[in-house]
Amino acid sequence: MDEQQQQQQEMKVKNSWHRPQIIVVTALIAVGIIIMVAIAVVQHKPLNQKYKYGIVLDAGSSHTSVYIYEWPAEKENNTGMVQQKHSCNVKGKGISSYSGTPHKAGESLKECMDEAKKTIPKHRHQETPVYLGATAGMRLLKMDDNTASEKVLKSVATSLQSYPFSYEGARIISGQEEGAFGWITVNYLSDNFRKASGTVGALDLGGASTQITFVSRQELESPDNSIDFRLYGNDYHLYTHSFLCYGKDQVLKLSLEKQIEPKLDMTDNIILEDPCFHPGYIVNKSFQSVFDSPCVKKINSFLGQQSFIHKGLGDWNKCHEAIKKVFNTTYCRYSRCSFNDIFQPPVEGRFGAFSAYFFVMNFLNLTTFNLEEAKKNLETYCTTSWDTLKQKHPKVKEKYLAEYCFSGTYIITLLEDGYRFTNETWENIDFIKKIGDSEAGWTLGYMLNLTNMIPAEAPDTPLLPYGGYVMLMLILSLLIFVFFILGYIFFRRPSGPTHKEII
Ligand SMILES: O=P(O)(O)OP(=O)(O)OP(=O)(O)OC[C@H]1O[C@@H](n2cnc3c(O)ncnc32)[C@H](O)[C@@H]1O
Ligand SMILES: [Ca+2]
Repeated sequence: MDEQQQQQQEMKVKNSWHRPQIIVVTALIAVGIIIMVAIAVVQHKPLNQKYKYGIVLDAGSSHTSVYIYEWPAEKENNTGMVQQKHSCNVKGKGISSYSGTPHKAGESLKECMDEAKKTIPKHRHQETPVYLGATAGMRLLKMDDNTASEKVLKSVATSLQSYPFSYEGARIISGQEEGAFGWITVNYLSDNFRKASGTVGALDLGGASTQITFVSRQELESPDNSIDFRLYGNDYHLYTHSFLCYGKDQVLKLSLEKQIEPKLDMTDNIILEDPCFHPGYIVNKSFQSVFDSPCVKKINSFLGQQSFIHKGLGDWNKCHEAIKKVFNTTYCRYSRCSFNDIFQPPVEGRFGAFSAYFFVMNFLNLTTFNLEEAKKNLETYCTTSWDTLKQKHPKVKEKYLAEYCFSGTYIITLLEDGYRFTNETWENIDFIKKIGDSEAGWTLGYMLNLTNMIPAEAPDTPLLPYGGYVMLMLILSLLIFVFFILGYIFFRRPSGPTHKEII
């Protein structure tokens, strides 16, 4: 055998890879591994994202909003999954304003509910729950005229039942629920339940009531103000209170009443010089507009006159003093109170302040200032003449524009003299409208609770996220493959003729 032949023979021995059995076995193993990975991946792949929906109507004292929430169908119990998809403001005032014409309350919802029908995919309509919660405006109407409030609720219920969604009820929610669900909303949206990193308190200022809710380490002396939750495996001990009549519209009535009362025996036209309104503001207002609420005493002695002249003075300090008078701090049956004999432990931790807290402080550009600076800036703002303001803000609704000085002063007084925030704790307040795409308010918390979407115990989560799982499977399979090849190379028994045999 010549040298060339010998070399060829040796090459053949070394290239035993070329033997058909080995090629077939290797290919089979490779195909096996690929199939194994493919099956594992397909088996665990999330199905095409399918969404579920829920609708909540916030029937507030000043207006009604319709919120549509959406969440991935297979992740119902994962916190942070539900988001606001759409919102719609119902035209006109709140449903309690239809006490004289209840059928119009239901009709008023039509435009927004038609919008909901368009926003939610048709095949989901039937399973989409719709809830209506009415707040302080309806609580006041119920106090004033129970029959009228029932008629209004019936009217909105009938209207909602005419839609293809799953109607789950229309009711007046309690102040406690309003406070607690607002707290759940802001903490759910900030993912505080899963992180267990501490929670934020919730401050909600509406037109007719206001809520304060926070976790307190102190003993809560009144059971009415205490709520316990177990969420995602953690216990929360909440302080909450809702002050009916302390929303910003009702407090304005209270404050006007306090100023009108001493003038009632005057025979001349009553001119009310109001430090909370701007210099140059002068408007004729009916007594009816002030005294039409159960929050203010029914006074009949003004019957001789129908209206009074409301004249602005623009004096922040006097306005501050006048507003302080709506809080009764002379009596407290507990170790400490906010006002009106309501127990409140000292405020603790950070707070999210939303609805009118945000509308007003944002308009006044006061959201980033400390308490003293906020007071100074507001003082200057209140002295601005009404004409100047109207020229500066031609697009802002006149009713809002006229009231920002009053509302800002009320917010500062409520937080400082009511809830006892100090210069230091003021820094813990964040004025917020939305967290992500979702508005801060009680509606999301209400829906999460009614659909059992926040479990008491944390759900078991897979050890690895989906991406990590796929990567791990791939790497392990490749390793097996590589080890197999290496094993073969190192431990193979030469199968061709040996060197000796050839020689
Ligand atoms: O919670 P309740 O007391 O039932 O009332 P609501 O739900 O209707 O109250 P909102 O938070 O919607 O609004 C609070 C108040 O802020 C007013 N408001 C709304 N938008 C505003 C804006 O842009 N600027 C000033 N005020 C505004 C509104 O008229 C109310 O008096
Ligand atoms: Ca509200």
